[in-house]
This record gives sequence, structure tokens and C-alpha cells, in this order.
Amino acid sequence: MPRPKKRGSRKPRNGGGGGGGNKPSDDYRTDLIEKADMHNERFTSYYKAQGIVPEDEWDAFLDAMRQHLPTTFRVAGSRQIANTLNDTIKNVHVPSLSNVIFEDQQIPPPVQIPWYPDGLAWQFNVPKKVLRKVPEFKKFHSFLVFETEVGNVSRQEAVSMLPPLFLEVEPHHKVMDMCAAPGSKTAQLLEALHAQDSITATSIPTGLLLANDSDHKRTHLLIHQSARLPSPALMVTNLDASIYPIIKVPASPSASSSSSSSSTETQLTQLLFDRVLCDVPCSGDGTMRKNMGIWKSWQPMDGNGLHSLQVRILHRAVKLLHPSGRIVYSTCSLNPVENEAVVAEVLKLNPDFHLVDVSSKLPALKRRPGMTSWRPSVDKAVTTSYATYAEFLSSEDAKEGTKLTEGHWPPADVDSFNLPRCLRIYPHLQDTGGFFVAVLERKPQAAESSSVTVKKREAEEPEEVPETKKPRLAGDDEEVQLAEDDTNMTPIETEEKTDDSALATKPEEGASSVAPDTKPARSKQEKKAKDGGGGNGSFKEHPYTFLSPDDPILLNCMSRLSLTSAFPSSHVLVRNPTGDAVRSLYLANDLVKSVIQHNDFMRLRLTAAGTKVFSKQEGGKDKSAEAQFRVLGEGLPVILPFVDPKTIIDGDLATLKVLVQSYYPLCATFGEPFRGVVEARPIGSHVVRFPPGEIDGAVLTHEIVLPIWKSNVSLTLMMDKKAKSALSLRLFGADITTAGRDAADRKSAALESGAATPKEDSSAMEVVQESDLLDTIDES
Ligand SMILES: C[S@@+](CC[C@H](N)C(=O)[O-])C[C@H]1O[C@@H](n2cnc3c(N)ncnc32)[C@H](O)[C@@H]1O
Repeated sequence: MPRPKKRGSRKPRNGGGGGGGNKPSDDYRTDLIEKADMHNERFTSYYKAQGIVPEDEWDAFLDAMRQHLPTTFRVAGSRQIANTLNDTIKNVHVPSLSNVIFEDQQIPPPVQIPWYPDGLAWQFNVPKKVLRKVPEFKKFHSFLVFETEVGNVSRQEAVSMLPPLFLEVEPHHKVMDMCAAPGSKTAQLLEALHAQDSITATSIPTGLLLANDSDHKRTHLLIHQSARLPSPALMVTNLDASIYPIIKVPASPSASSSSSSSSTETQLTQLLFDRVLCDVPCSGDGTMRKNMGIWKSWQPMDGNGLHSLQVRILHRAVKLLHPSGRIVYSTCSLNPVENEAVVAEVLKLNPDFHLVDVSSKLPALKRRPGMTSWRPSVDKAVTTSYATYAEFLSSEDAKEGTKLTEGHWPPADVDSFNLPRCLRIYPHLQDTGGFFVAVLERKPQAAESSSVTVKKREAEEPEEVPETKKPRLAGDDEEVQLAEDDTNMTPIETEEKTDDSALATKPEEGASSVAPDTKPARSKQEKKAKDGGGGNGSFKEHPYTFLSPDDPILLNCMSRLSLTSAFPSSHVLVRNPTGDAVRSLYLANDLVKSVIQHNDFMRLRLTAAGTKVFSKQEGGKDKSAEAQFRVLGEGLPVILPFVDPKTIIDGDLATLKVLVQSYYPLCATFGEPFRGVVEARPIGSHVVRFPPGEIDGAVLTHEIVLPIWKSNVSLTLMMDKKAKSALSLRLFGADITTAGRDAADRKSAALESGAATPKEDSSAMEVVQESDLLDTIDES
């Protein structure tokens, strides 16, 4: 008698199980598992059977997997400020951290990651208590936390920095990040799109970054993360990537940004992407060095259950790609079933694609070739005895309901796929997590003939996504249980009760043998995943409305801020049900505008578009066209190229110090000529330029431009509290802001009275004390 049908395995650890939030769950607290418990017989026997590393490297591999993962970060590469900051790290922090002894141990200073371009990525490995107790490290830690907060530094696991590097994004590219949350790679892609930003001004790239995630809550985390690099070229959607719909844009670029164009009068075509990142949900066993709970729970079926979803996401990427485009597929799993098997399956479905040889890229990166032989485990007991799917099918195990497909095994003609061109990164190679990357493009001749087809198709209406394939929403309808940390999803056993009716297409068993144009099948496990978004039943976001360039509020805002006629006023949008300029104004580039105008925002589940640049001043009572809008700190770099230079006020470092020190310094406190100039200005939003300078040992190494608000008699520096503290720390070596001083006072009062350090975080400085760079959100 057959055994009861085996239920689905586990949710993807890395981004598959619904979840946002940003705190580690106790299960995955790295300090709650002893080294002695870092064993898993199934893991050992499975990976030994696969031969993922040579026998004589096995101990080194396993030993590295048990070591604490170093902390790594990038200095945000798109900004000219990156080099200045990198110099600060090199010339100020590293020397001060070079001779630290803690509990009789020499603590090594941060070092540059050798393979990262321009030396902009760093790593260090110190216990948390060193960061908290050693003054030099504490200072460095505060510096990093603040710079992270303002977007100049991105805490990201080293291997997670790889996929965007292999994607080679340029500012004109149309880029799709299919599984983007929480957004560390999105940030990196945005930086590449903004490579032409100057030290004070953001460029408006002609390209586009469409960041998508099927988990609604996680898309908000993604929006929060990407707000650090405000971009008029960013859109965020909340869909199931495996059935991502076609996006329509005008066939002729000249029609794309015209305010009068609409889908009824304009010929539309499918938007094809130049670059697609598929950083898919995976079992995440390459992250065991930080998600140590995986040691306890790992089992071989995790990867088996994800294979089909991974194939379908990558296959969809192929369909969305421009003929000359490039796809990067990545996972933080070591399992060939989630890696090479997925790539081989998609190459089989798309014979015009091939793996790109990237062996000469990032030469200092130690890597191993992709595998050409593996054996999936057909059960939890790690039975890996079947060399082929056919062998498995004729076995007892197959009859007992195990959901495996031919695609789980290496294809018969495995050599034709060049799988060794994939990259495998193992922990013992260069002290990182485990990772997998594959770079796919169309074969050169296929790309050419495909280009011709695309040109022809430009005259036609784009193919619509059939109704039945419209994404079905899961994340919103179900109660999404947040894992405490994005990086640390708690694996949850899944049930298989999902209604299949709205899901694509074929039964799982046939997945490996589907014809090239057929969608790969969907596993039951993935159907259940709460993040398998789609449908728009409970989509509650507001629509996007572009203001008319004659909108009186917009005109008033432009004249008050002295914006020149070059300002793209036809690209300003609002988000509210009435489409009026009520509170916030956003700026989008041509492509973002075009996508919004020609696609239903509900169908795309469009969650964010463009970047917020103006906001109504809080407390303003004027509800008429005279309402006062101010330029936002984060919006200023985008607006700056359009501000009439004559109206920018000149300040100096002494002026900046006063503005940083108090919330509302009186105009009378400033020295001349600044005082005279601001006193003559009307109430409202103004822009001040601070050239490089020096006072009392504080050095401003490069020009900065900041927004201020002038009231009757006082000024306010319009910067987020944390950003202000970051600036203070960078310029004056201490947090001299009101919030910083208050926090320091409270802390010393608490210390004097013998009470614990205040827990409630009411100031920016306390944020630094309480937050920990080691806990910063990052998902590789
Ligand atoms: C490995 S994580 C992505 C990490 C992200 N690229 C980063 O660097 O921060 C995988 C993501 O895929 C999302 N996801 C899972 N299934 C999906 C699907 N069918 N379509 C789109 N996103 C999906 C998860 O919500 C998760 O955020």
C-alpha cells in the first residue's frame, strides 16, 4: 500500500516565506547556537554525494561554514562623494583602528574587499562587544550607521554585491529586478543607473529600474531602502515574477512622454528590458554563517520544492528581455537543483540563449565552476541513488508521490549547456557566504534575428496577458506572518490547499519536457507561498496622476523655488484619489511616465514610481494656490539642476555649524553677509550652497547644497534628524545636533544615577547606540 502522500516541503528561507520586518528572530540569532550544534548529517551526506567541493577541501569548507560571517559594506558607488568617504575610511578610520587590543587580542582593522571595483567595498570581523566597548570601533560603527542611514554606505553581504556587478547596468538601461525585496541589490542597480550623478546633483537617467517583489509588505521595505537614493527612474511593483505581465509603451519614443498620448491613439509595443536580475527565492543554505538556525532545519527537499518556481521566474525573465539584453540569475543556495538545474532547464526551454563566459570579470574573485553532475535527493533521508529521472521513475520512490521532475536531474546533453560557466562561491575561498551566479544572454545570431522580430512587432499591439494567467494575490489576502528578520525567514512547513484555478499552467510532472513556448509548471509548494502575489483584489495603493504643467499649485511652487523653464513640469505626479496637488509632488523620468500612462496601475500593482521632491510645509494653513511647498532634503539633488543659480544663497562652514547645532536659529545669530541675504528673503523654502572650507579643525572637503526653510525670524535646516547627525559626525567629529546633545545628556544622567541607558529611542544619537550595523537589513 502506498504511503500517504508526502506534503510539500519548506518555504524558501531566503525570501520565499512572506515576511518583512527587520529584526532577527530568536531562531536565527547567531548567538543562540553553539558551534557544537553546527552539524547536520543530512547536509553533509547530501553535499558530499554531490561532490560540491573536492574531498580534501571538505573540512575547510565545513569549518568556514561554521565561522562568524564578517561584516561587509559598500561605499555607495554612484556618487562622487563615494571617493571622499572612501578616503575618510582609508585615511582616518583605518589608521585609528589599526592598533586596537581588546581582552589581550589584537583586533584587525577593516580591509578592502579585493575583487570589488575601485576598492569601494570593505569587510571587518569584530565581536559585537568590541563595536560597543572599544571607543575607536564605536566611533567607526556610529559613522557607518549614520552613513548607511543617509545612503552613502550600504551594508550588504559581500557575495550579494556580485549579481549587480555581473549585470553591468548603464544609465540608459531598462532594468528589471524581479525579486527585489528587501532591496540591497536594487540599491546597487540604482547606483549604476545613476552613475552620472555629481557630488551635489542627481542625474535623471534615461533608463528605468523596475523593482518587483510578490510580497506586499516586503515591497514597502524595498521602497524604504531605495529612498536612500532618490530616483525619478524607479518603479516598484508587487507581482508574481513568474507571471509578470507585459508592460506597454509607445512604439515611437517621441510619443512616450507627450502629455497628450494615450493608449487609444498611440501605437503600443512591449517594453523589453536590457537587464534583468533574477535573485530568486531559495533555500538559502549559503547563508548558514549568519542564519545559523539553518544548521538545525536543513533538509534536501527544500531545494526540490523551489526548483519549479525558480525555473518559471527565470523563464519569464527570458520573455521580458530585449534581444541584446542580459540576465543574471543568482541564489544564496549551494544546491545544484536550485542552481545549475534551473539554468539548464531554462536553456533547454530557450535554445537561443546561452551562458556567458564571465571568467575574466572580477579577476580577484575566487570562484568555482558550475557543476555538470548532481543527483537530487528523492526524500528527506537523502536518497541520492538515482542517476537519471528515468531510473527514478521506475523506482518505488517515484510511486510514492515524490514531486520531482526531469528538470531536477542534469540534462542528458549536459555538456551542451556550458554549465561550468556558472559561478559557485564557497565560504572557504575568501571568507564569504555561499553563492551562485549565472549570466545569460541570447546567442549572438539569435539576438540579431530577434532584433528584427522586435522591430516588426513594434508596429503591432502588444500581446495581452490572458485573463487566466493574471497574477493571483496571495500576500494581501492572507495574514502575512512576518519573520523577524528578512534575512532570516523561519522555515514553516507548508500545506497544499491552495486553489489552483488561477495558477499557470501544467502539472508539475511534465515540467521538464514542456515545449519551448510553454510555461514551466508550478509546484504546489510555491502556490501556497504567501509571497506568490498577483491579482489585485486588495490592492490599496492610490493611483498616479500627472499634474498639468499649468497647474496653478505647481506653477506657484516652481516660481517660489525659482525653478528654470528646463524643469520637467510635465513629469510631476501626485498620488491621491483626486489627483490634486494636495501634499506631496513626485518627479518621474520619461520612461516611468510612459509606463504609468499606458498601463493600468492596478494590473501592475504599482506601489511606487518616481521620487518625492516637494512637500507641503507642515502646519501651513493656506489651502489655496498660494500653499507653500518646500523642497525636500532628499529631493533637492534631483531639483538642483533646475534651480536658478542666482537664487542659491552662499553659506560657509560657520553658518552650517549654527544650522546643524539648533533646530530654529534666529536669522540674527548668523554673521554677514549670510544674515543680510536671508533676512531679505521671503518666508519659504530656499537653497544654500556651502563651499569647501575649514573652521576649528572641522573640514568640509567638498561642496554641499542643502535646503532651508525661512520663517519670520528664524531658519531651519530641512534635513532628516539622522541625516543631520550624520553630517555633524562627518564634519565635526561629534553629533552636535540638539537631538545628539540631548541623547548624550540623558545617557550621562542615566549613568550617574546608575540606571540603565535609556531604551526609548527619541534621538538620532540613541539610534546609533541601540542599532547595530551587524543587524542591518541585508538579504543575499
Ligand atoms: C532572495 S530574496 C531577494 C533579495 C533581494 N534581491 C535583495 O538583494 O535584497 C527573494 C525575494 O523573492 C520574493 N519572491 C518570492 N517569490 C516570488 C515570486 N513568485 N515573484 C516575485 N518575488 C518573489 C521574496 O518575497 C523575496 O523578497
